[in-house]
Amino acid sequence: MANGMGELTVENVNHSYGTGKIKVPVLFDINIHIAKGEFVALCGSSGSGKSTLLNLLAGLTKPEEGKIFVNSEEISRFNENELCLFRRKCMGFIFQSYNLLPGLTALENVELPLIFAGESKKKRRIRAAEILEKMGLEGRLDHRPNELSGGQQQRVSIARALVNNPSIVLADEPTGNLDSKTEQEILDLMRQMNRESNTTFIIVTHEQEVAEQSDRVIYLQDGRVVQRRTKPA
Ligand SMILES: Nc1ncnc2c1ncn2[C@@H]1O[C@H](COP(=O)(O)OP(=O)(O)OP(=O)(O)O)[C@@H](O)[C@H]1O
Repeated sequence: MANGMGELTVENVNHSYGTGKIKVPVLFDINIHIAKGEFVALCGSSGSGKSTLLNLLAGLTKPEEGKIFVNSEEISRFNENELCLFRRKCMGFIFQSYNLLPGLTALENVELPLIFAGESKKKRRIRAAEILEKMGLEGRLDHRPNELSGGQQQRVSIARALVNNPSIVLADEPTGNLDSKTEQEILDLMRQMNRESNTTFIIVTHEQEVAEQSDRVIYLQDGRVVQRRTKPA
């Protein structure tokens, strides 16, 4: 299976936790293809396997059976080192609890992926400031996370996820901690970035609004994909 940049394919994946007699099967016969630039919501009730699937796509968990292709690579065959490099280069992550480093400013938090990528200090500063400005945070560059609202912290974390121009962004309940107005602002921002850069977004969410405004919803129920809704044109 040859994928292009920004594409993901899950092929015949089954996954269980544990071993031997206490094995808990969690995902069954998952087959999914996500095209470059798609904005996809991954939905389903609690315990249906969403986070497990997201972790598999991120290469944080290896599937017990089956293959996962991201860009043109079969990441399910990668070792830890290859996965780490691949994630840094090709993926951005957004979390419900923002996961910003509390001792660093907004600018420094966004610079982190560029430090790992070996960018010079000058280039890092310019690029991080530029993307934070795009997120509407031009006056907040030197603020630490505890000096920012939840919505502002999530903007910083979106900037951090996108600063390296990843081909794919994986988000786990990115609006779960936000009020509905801020949720819409964050959703608009993610969609704007998705359109502008054609970055693929895969978002685990319980929020109906996020699902409704996605290109496609993949529903999981008891570890199986039960329905794929494509929005009418
Ligand atoms: N590390 C683990 N070891 C054993 N079982 C696990 C582990 N992680 C998850 N599970 C089980 O796998 C199933 C799927 O969990 P998962 O977290 O993927 O669901 P989810 O749809 O993301 O749920 P939620 O919406 O509540 O976050 C659950 O039954 C859970 O108890």
